[in-house]
Amino acid sequence: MLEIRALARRLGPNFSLGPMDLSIAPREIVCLVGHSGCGKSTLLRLIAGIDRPNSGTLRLDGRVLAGPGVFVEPEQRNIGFVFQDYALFPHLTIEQNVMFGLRRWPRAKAKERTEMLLSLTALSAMADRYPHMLSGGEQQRAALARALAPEPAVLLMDEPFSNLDRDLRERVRSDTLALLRRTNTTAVIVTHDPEEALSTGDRLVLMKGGRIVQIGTGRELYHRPSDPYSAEFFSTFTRVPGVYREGSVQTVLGAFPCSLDVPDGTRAVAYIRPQAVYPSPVGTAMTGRVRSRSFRGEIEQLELDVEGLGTPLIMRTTQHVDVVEGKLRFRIEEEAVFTFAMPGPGDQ
Ligand SMILES: Nc1ncnc2c1ncn2[C@@H]1O[C@H](COP(=O)(O)OP(=O)(O)OP(=O)(O)O)[C@@H](O)[C@H]1O
Repeated sequence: MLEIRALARRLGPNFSLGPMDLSIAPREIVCLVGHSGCGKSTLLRLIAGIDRPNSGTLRLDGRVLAGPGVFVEPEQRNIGFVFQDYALFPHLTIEQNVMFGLRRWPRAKAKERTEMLLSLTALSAMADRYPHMLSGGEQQRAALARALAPEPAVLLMDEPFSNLDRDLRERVRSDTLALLRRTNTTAVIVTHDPEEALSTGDRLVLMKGGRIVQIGTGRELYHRPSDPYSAEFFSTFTRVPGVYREGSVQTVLGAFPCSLDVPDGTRAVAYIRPQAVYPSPVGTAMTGRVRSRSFRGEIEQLELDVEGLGTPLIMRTTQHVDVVEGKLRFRIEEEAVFTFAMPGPGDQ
């Protein structure tokens, strides 16, 4: 329904977005995620029509919104926008804010829709208040109600939860998602928070330097990262250098079976998630010297010095940890280790 084809935008001498392709299906909630400056807001602005692409095409339900010789103004796009700071009109009441986008609707219908949205966002009792008389969470809901009022085909949200306290954020997020589902809204939500992205969208679009690195569900990106950047964006890892040979990456912590599309002898790295390291007091386990240990309630994190490994191996476990004379025996769950080739100039 929302189709982005070879869309590109240059901004100054140091940044360019795309060219990129992305399709968003009706009722889908997509999360754009990436570190600050990767181009998330730029992409959102191009979709909204606040900015113009240098090339490429943007279509909504088959209609070209931006493309060679075509540019549809933002107010003609039927696309809603929730800004990071909510941008509510300070001199209008909450009800007037929500009704603002319905100026051309018949009055009775506009009033009915406003009441419905105020009720859905639990703001009916605050309809006559002004924005400054609302808490941050209430203002966020008012901004959401205002953006949804004109029945946009797509709703864009730029860091919509980042101004909220940590405790409140989770609740507002799940309420927002429930409302988007209930109103069958197609939404594109920007965040720089990995955990928020994993728990928010049907699909995530991970961006870096104006490009898309990987698209997939939260589980796909977390469990099958396509490259080191994807892996490290969502998780902590210990990086263990090695060499790819005979179908495995061979390291000081053992050989991790994999199939990399590089010749034998190529340098590679095994990414070991802390949860993949677990205590194993018996058998042929490896031994590490405990460098630090911190109990965090549900889990305990340890850093282990292992002979031949330049960096400490991080372990997170829910199990009882038996440290004997400063040493711990451990194993690594092979399936939870990711391997990537790191070809350098000296490799064949
Ligand atoms: N008008 C402009 N002129 C020149 N460069 C710009 C302009 N607007 C943005 N940029 C640059 O484009 C890059 C992408 O900016 P953008 O705001 O899209 O990133 P972002 O991923 O949304 O970051 P954040 O999470 O910090 O909001 C940044 O390097 C920024 O400095």
